[in-house]
Amino acid sequence: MIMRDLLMHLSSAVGGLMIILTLFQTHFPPHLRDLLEKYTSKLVRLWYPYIQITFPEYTGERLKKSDVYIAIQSYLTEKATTRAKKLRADTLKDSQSLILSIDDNEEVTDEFQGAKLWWSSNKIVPRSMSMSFYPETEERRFYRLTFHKHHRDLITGTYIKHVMNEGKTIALKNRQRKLFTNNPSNNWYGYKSTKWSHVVFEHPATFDTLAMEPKKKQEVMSDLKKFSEGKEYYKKIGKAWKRGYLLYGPPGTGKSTMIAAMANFMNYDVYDLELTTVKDNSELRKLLIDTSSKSIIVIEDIDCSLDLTGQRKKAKKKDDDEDEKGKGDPAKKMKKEEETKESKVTLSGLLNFIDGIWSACGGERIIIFTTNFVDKLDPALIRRGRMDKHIEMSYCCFEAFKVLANNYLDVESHPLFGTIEALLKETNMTPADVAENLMPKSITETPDTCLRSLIKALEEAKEEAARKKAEVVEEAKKKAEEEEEAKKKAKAKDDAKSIKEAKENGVGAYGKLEEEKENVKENGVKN
Ligand SMILES: Nc1ncnc2c1ncn2[C@@H]1O[C@H](COP(=O)(O)OP(=O)(O)OP(=O)(O)O)[C@@H](O)[C@H]1O
Repeated sequence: MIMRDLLMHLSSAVGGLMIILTLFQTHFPPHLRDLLEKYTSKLVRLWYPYIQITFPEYTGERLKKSDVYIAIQSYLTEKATTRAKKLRADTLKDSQSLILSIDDNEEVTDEFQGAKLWWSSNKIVPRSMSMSFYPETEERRFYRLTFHKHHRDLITGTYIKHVMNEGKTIALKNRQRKLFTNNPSNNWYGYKSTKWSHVVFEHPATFDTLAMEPKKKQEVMSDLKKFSEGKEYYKKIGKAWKRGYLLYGPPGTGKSTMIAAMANFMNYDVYDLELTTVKDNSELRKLLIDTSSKSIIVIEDIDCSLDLTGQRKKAKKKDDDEDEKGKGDPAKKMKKEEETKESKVTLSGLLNFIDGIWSACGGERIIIFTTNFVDKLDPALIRRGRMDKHIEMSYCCFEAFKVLANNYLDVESHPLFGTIEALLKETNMTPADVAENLMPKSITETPDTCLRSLIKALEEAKEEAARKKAEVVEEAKKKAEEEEEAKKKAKAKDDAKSIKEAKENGVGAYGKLEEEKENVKENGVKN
């Protein structure tokens, strides 16, 4: 009975409230309504112990999605998946996976250092819909964070920073990584101009599939990890957060594969810089400044890209000569200026960039040079500090072979491994060649046949190497004999020449002796 009365009172109260609300909405002028709402919320705030922060989806002119909103969206993805009842499925720009976020008017709770917080997703639909080419931008979405006023300092000081960092890390992990290549400078201007073109980076190489001596591999991985966690350290020592690697070794030893494995390990984009298409140092500077943080900048085959080794010295020598010869000659001066304009990227340009501007633009960046001929490079380019770590990619060792056998044949051990180990010690074969021999060529091939074909290839390579070595020895012997012969001939020639000279000059012991002989012959007496 009491319950029924209560319900009746409640329903009549709600009914009355509805009528008041309708009257209020229809008969009150909008400015009075806004005023009333303002004072009501002021009144509520007097006893309401919670603080709210809103994070709108768009900033400024609503052209750019707010980075903060994106970070929160990523941060809330995990919480939404496990806790929210209404979810929204979306793909973020550059993301490789589906993002699940909390749906409109849905709320999820979070906890941080003992404080409880509530996140809700909301949207405002404008009262009057205006005509627009972009109707979706009419809705204004925002996240709202609610927390008790006791936690004001904790939330505004630490928690929001934590959400941003976590969100950015999640977004970076989920993003679709890119492989950039530089465009020639005539593509840099005009409509849709870009310095770099990109494709999705989807190289499958990882450190697990990279064939390399395990200790060396571990060393590289630890170095990269230390670098990625070194933001504060680099700041403390006053150095730009960058690291240079030089990968060197014969073709087919896995330099490019290593770069892909590094990019996957670090979750970085890759900028493949083709130096031969870069007109000059100033273009190089513009290109490199246009790279983003968390990226690897690669210059492959640096020795072939440019005459980096000699250009600096040659240029200097040429400058000196020109200065000497053409002092004050306007024609020469003009020619020189023209040449300078046409000149390509120089070693000093590259060095200046590595040491100077790049350091100033900060950010988490790795630069990698690769070369097949490390001895050809100018020491200035690869000195420590510029190229912090030199990694030799060498011929296939047994440990590296085991990785390849596992990758290509799913074989971890086999009776033929012993033979292969012995042959690898005696032969230089690149991982690329080993991999090629291990790859089954038809469905009838088994691991056993593949391993046998590798053994055959190794034996052939060993014979070939022995033949080449014998040829080299023979060649060296022949050369030594020829040199000996040439020396002997030269000596005999020198001797004959000295005798002739002595005779002509009539001086010296020989001359005197010959004179005496003549006297004896003529006078029959010795002087
Ligand atoms: N160390 C390795 N681990 C795994 N696979 C490798 C390795 N080295 C070579 N390969 C295989 O050989 C192919 C060629 O190797 P890669 O291009 O990485 O060699 P490289 O040293 O960069 O050669 P180049 O100097 O000619 O550019 C790769 O696609 C890969 O399949």
